[in-house]
Amino acid sequence: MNNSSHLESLAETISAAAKVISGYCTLDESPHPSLSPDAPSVVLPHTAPEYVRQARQQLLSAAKEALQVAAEPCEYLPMLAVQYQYIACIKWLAHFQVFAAVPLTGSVPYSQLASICSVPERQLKSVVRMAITSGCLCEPQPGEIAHNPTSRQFVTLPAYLGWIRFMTDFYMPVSSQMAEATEKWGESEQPTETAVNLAMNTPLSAFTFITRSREFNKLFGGYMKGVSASEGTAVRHLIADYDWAQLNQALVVHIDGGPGNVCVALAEAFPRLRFVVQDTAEQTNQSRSFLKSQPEAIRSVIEASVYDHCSAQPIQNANVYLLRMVLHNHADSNAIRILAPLVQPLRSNPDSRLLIIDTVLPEPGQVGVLDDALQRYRDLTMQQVFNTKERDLTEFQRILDATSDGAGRLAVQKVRRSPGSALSVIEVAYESYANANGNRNGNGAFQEFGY
Ligand SMILES: C[S@@+](CC[C@H](N)C(=O)[O-])C[C@H]1O[C@@H](n2cnc3c(N)ncnc32)[C@H](O)[C@@H]1O
Repeated sequence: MNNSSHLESLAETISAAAKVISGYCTLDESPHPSLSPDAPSVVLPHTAPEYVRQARQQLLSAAKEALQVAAEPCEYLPMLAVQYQYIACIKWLAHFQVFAAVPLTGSVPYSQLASICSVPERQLKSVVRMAITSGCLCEPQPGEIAHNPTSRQFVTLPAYLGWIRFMTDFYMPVSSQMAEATEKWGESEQPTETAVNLAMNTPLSAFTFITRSREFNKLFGGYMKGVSASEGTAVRHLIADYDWAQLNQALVVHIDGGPGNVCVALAEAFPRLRFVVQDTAEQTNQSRSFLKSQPEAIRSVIEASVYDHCSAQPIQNANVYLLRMVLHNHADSNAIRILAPLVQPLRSNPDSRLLIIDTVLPEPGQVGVLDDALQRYRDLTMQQVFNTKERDLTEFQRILDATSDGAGRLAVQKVRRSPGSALSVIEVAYESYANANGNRNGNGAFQEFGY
């Protein structure tokens, strides 16, 4: 395929997807997507049908790729420079509380905004006009600044400000030390030999460094709240990506599941399920207080208990074991130690399942470029901060295989990911070698949906 036809095919994808989205908005009598001040806070509600949400994902990736195909090679670096300036601008705007000073409705002149925020008007204008080109804030008439849906979220969901601070004050300096860390420590899996050690000038692991630093601990708390509020890790994807309804009165064990918010969401959606949230002693205390604040119907079906994830699993008869956003925190050797205690319960109950909910890195070309980039940024972050990684399916199957008890193994049955979710649900069961029909490489038994 030559480049011109590829560009045309990308443009056709964009056009077809835009028609699907517009058609849905017209039928639903909801506003069409826009960045204007009065646009709603979401482009599509999460109740929109899956094919419409998929069309939006296709449009985003095709538009990004079209931009790359149409750009001259010599435009690559200036376009890259735009990206780091965007981050610098968002940091500046958050630092001087500009988002909070712009009225939620209507607009404010630059001069007035500069005086409220005590910043030089010329600098404010440069920063805001650059941020506008990223899709954040708008200038409905020359000289007047107003919120749009993107900037408004930094006021209505203040947790996102924590995310901005943690990104600019921690992740940015850390990522800029990636080459130096590789130079110094190569392929180390040690948590104390990372870009964090160089960027923050500390001998501690990132986890200990953040916990001991008053400033970063506070920022990290804000960042985590922002991440939990974001679409990519919303618990509703876990509800959609597994057939919970068929479980009826089943027992679900959430390993490393504190404070219990995931089980609360599942209990609200499926009142007949029962849950145990396992975590460290300290986190379990916090989980118990969190659960006390829940209505009786919810707290009566969820129990919190202390469990070290590498020791023998005390609950052998659960129908589902959940490991959500856990394995990516651990290098292979530790991840295998966390999986090993699940072999016995899954072997003794062939219907029971382990659900691993984590990023699954796509094969090159398997998903659109935007989706691909969003998954790979998570992988790089894990490497730079913890010397761990996100895994592709072959890597997941490799650590599952390493727990084999000789008679069988933990094998991937299915993988599912809703449009917009950053996390896949990998369904795992014990498969005896005698019944495995020769499918011992783990690559034929599953299907991946979504984007
Ligand atoms: C990234 S969080 C997991 C997120 C959570 N599963 C969810 O779905 O939102 C990691 C969790 O692992 C717990 N943890 C850390 N070390 C542990 C251990 N040795 N045994 C059990 N839990 C542990 C932490 O207390 C924390 O709650």
